[in-house]
Amino acid sequence: MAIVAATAGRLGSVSTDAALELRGVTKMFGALAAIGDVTMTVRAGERRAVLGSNGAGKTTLFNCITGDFLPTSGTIRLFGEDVTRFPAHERIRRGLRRTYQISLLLGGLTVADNVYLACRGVSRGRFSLLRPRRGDVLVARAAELIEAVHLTASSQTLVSELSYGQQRQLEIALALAGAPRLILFDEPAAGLSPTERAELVAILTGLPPHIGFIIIEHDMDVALRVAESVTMMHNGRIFKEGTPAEIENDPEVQELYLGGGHG
Ligand SMILES: Nc1ncnc2c1ncn2[C@@H]1O[C@H](COP(=O)(O)OP(=O)(O)OP(=O)(O)O)[C@@H](O)[C@H]1O
Repeated sequence: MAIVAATAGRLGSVSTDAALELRGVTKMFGALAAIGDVTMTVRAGERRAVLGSNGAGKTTLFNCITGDFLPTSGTIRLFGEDVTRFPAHERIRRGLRRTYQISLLLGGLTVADNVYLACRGVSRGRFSLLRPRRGDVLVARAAELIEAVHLTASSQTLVSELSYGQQRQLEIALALAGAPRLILFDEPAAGLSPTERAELVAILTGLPPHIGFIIIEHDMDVALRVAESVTMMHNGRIFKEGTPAEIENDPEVQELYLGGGHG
């Protein structure tokens, strides 16, 4: 597998401030530790891949970070603040976003309308009906986000008429609404053609440098191209951390994951 860490050169320029700090995070379902004693730090602006075979605990990890699940024990800090017990919307307010494996798009609206509504939903003026100047700002902002995900030519297309790959691109635009500082991408390449995967890689590597992300991705080629660091999970625990090159060349990782047909 020929993999190039396209973003590796950014490592030196990334801020050392922590965007996310997990300390001893465990989530039990009955007797099962879906994740156990997970400790990890993601710096502001960092792009991290979380890899692991089915059932490794990746989605549970995301759910704990977003506030969809409360951890059974451990602490979660977001941009220096302890958010362990905060509801999801309080984490969104602090700049956390997430995409899902399932689509949450409004199929009967255009691309532009979907992104505009997302911008409006996170803007402070959302309860004010008469704010035309504010509205203009949001229209312009929506156009910027549509451009960032390479959908400008489809701006007036109904979402239901977009290809599957374009719908996934639109989901990224929705995650960019507001002022995200850390985005969790849940298998964004799932179901995409090779051409659409290349487009996805270009979009993710082209995001503004202050926006960090964590990506769960079964497609190793995509994950290792867009990430500058990798956390490998196994049975709910962190198994390895390293650069894409270190992970790709690690014999234990190859034995456990790459050689096991999970990629
Ligand atoms: N709501 C739940 N109730 C009970 N068990 C759960 C729940 N969610 C996850 N689990 C279990 O926790 C473990 C980790 O699941 P999780 O979905 O986090 O793994 P994953 O790495 O995201 O897997 P996949 O790649 O298949 O999405 C699995 O054994 C799963 O069955």
